[in-house]
Amino acid sequence: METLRGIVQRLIYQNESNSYCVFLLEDYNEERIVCTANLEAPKEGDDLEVTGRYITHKKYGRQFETATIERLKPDTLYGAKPYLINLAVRGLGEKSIDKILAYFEDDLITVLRAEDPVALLEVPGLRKSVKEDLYNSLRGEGILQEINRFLEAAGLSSRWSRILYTTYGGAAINVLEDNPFRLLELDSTITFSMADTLRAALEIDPGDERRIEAAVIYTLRNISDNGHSCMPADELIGLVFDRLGGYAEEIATRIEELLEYGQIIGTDYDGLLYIYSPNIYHAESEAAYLTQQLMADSEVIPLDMEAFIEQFERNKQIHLGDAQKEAIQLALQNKMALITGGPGTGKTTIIQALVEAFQQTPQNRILLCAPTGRAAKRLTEATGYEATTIHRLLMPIQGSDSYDFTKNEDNLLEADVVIVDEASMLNVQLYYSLLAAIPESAYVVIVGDVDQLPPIGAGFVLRDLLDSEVIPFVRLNTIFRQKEGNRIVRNAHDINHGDMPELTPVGEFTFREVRSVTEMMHQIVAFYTSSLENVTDELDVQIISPMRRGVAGSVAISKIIQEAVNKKSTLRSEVKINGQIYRVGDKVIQVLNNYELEVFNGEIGVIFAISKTEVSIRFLDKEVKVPMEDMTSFMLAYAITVHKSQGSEYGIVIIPFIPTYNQMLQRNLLYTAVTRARNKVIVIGTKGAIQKAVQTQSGTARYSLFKERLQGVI
Ligand SMILES: Nc1ncnc2c1ncn2[C@@H]1O[C@H](COP(=O)(O)OP(=O)(O)OP(=O)(O)O)[C@@H](O)[C@H]1O
Repeated sequence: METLRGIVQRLIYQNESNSYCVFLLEDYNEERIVCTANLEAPKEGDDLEVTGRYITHKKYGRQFETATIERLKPDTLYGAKPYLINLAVRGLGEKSIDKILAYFEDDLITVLRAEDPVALLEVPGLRKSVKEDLYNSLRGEGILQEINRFLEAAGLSSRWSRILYTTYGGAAINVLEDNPFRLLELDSTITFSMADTLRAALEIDPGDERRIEAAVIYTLRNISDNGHSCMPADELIGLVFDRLGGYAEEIATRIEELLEYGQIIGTDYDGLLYIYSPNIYHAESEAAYLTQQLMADSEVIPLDMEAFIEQFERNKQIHLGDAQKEAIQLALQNKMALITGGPGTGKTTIIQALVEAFQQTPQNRILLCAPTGRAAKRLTEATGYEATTIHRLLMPIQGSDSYDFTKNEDNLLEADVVIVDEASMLNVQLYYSLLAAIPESAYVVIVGDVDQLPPIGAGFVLRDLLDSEVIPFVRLNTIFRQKEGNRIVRNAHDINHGDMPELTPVGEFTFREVRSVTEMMHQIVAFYTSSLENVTDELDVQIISPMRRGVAGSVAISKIIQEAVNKKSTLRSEVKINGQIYRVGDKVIQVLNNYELEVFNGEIGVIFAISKTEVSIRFLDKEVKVPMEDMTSFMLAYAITVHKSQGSEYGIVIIPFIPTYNQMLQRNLLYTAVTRARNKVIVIGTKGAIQKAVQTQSGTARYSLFKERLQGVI
C-alpha cells in the first residue's frame, strides 16, 4: 500500500449507483495522478490523503487504485475556503465564509481542526441555523472518517459510510458493533453475506442470536423474489438453515421469539404455520379486507341496459356476445367485477362499453389505468379515453420504498369508477396500494388475462381473486378478432390449451426452424433487419427472449443486433457505461423506476444524441435527456425478456425459441410472448422446444393466503 496526498483537480467520472469514481489528484510536487475508487466520490478542491496502489490499466495506462480516502482538514487559510465550500452546508455561501475568515483570521485553522469546533457558533452576522448546520457537519466529517476506517478494517467498502452517518449519526459505529446486521436495514443492495463479513471481523460467534435473527428476516424479505407472499415455517427454517450452514433448533426458537415480538407475522391455516414479513402481511390482509368491504355494499347502478347495449352495438357495428353483455351488466351491478379472457376475446371492447355506460350514470368520474406505460397507451388508443399507469395515478413518494404513494387511504383518488387493465401484472402490494386509495363508494372493474405470466413480486392477485369465487367474474372465451392477426390469436389460444400451434407459415405467423444457436442468431439478425423495413417506428419491432443471461439470452442477442445494425462509426457518437457501449441509434430499456425523469421500469426508447453529460432518448411518447449517471439503469433493448415485455404490445414480435432455454420452455411464457404481437409473430427455433413449452405448465406454486382471506376461511 502506498499513501498519496494531494488536491482533487477534477472528478472525471462518477457512477452513483455503485459508487465507482475516477478523479484527478495533484500532489504537492504538482504531479497529476488519475485515481480510481469504489468509494464515495470526493469533490473538486478536496485535500485528500489516499492509500492504495499503482496499477497499469490495459487501456487507460498507469492509475492509482484507491483503497481508502481520508478528507483532510485544511492546514492553511488558502485551503480553508474550498474546504468550507465543499461541506455543502445550506446557506453557507462565499459571503458567509468571508465573514468566518474575517472573524477568526489565522485562528480559523485551529477552530476547524478542533474535535469540537464549538467556537463557530459565535461568528456574528450568520444565521443561527447555518452556524448550527456547519458545526454539525464539521463534527460529522470526523465521524465519517471514523466510520470509513471501521468499515475498511472489516474488509467492507466505505461507500456505506454516509448513509450510516445520516441514519445513526455519531452512534453509527456503536450501532454496528452492537449488531453488525443493522447494515441490512440501510439499503436493499447490502447482502446478508456482507453484513456477515462485518460480524466475523467483530469476532461475534456464528451461532449468535443476532445473526440467526438477521438471517430469518433477510430470508423472509427475499421470498417475494420467487413470488411468495409467505412461507410455511418448516420450509423457512430450511432456507435459513442453508444460509447459515446449521443451527436448526436455534432458528426455530428465534422464529418463535420474532413472532412473539411481532417482527414477523404468522398465520395458521390448514395445520401449517405460514410466516410473513410484516409489510406483505399487511398488504395481503388489508387487500382482502378492503376487497370484502367494497363488495359488502354493492348497489345496482340504474341504467337501461337493453337500450345501452343496442346503442353501443349500433355505434360499433358489432353484436356483443352473451358473455360480453354479462360482463357489462356485472360491472354495473357490483362494486367489484372481474373480466378475464385471452387475446382478441373483446376485453378492450368491454372497457370501452363500460366507460360509455358509466358516463350515462351519476357514477361518471372514471379512471382507466394499467400497470405499464405501454398498456396504458394502448388502452387510450383502443378506447379513445385517457388511461394512465397505476404508478402515475397513485403518485409515488420520491425517495421512499416503491409502494409508498401520495394517494392512499388518507388522500383518496377522486373517482366513482376505477377500471384496471392488464391486471395479471398486479402483485399484492400494488393491488393493496391501489385499493387503499379508492373511495369506498367507487366501482372497481378488474380486467386481465389470467393465463399470462404471474406478476413480479409477491402474490398473483388476479388468479386468487378469480379462484376465490367471491367476486363476480366473467370469462370471455369467444375470439372476435377476425381480420389481421387472427392466426396469432388462434395460435395463442392453442398454446394456452396445451395444443401445438399451427406452424405452416402465413403472413402473420412465421416459424423458422434452426439447428444451432449460431444459426438462430443469423436468422434473428436477418428477420430483425427485414422487419424494420415494414414499420414506421423501429420501436414497433421487438425481439422477445425467454431468458436474459446465457448464449441465447436477451443480453447476448442485443449485442449481436447492435453490431449488425448499429456498428461503431465516426458518424455516431458513443459512450461506454459499465463496460457497455451505447451509440446514437441504439434501442435501450430502463430497468428501474426513475421518478425524477419519469421514466419507468420497462420503458424502451432510442438514443438520438449523446453529449458529455447526458444521453437523449426518444420514447414512444416523450423525449428525455438522461444524465450520464442515470444511464447505469439502462440496458440495450434490441432483445428483452418475456417478463419485461408483459403488458406491452408491438407490431412485429420475434421470438427465439430453442432447446437451450431449457427450464424456461413453459406454456405461459410462450403464450405471453406470442400475445405481445399485433400484426406479426416470427418464431425462430425448433418444434421440439415449442412442443416442450406447450406441454409444460409453469413451475412452482406461490405461497399466499390471499384467496383464503378473501373467502373468509382465515
Ligand atoms: N362482439 C364482437 N363482435 C365482433 N367483433 C368484436 C366483438 N367484440 C370485439 N370485437 C372486435 O374484436 C377485436 C378484438 O377485441 P378486443 O381488442 O376488445 O379484445 P381484447 O380481449 O382486448 O384483445 P387483446 O387483449 O388481444 O387486445 C377488435 O377488433 C374488436 O373490435
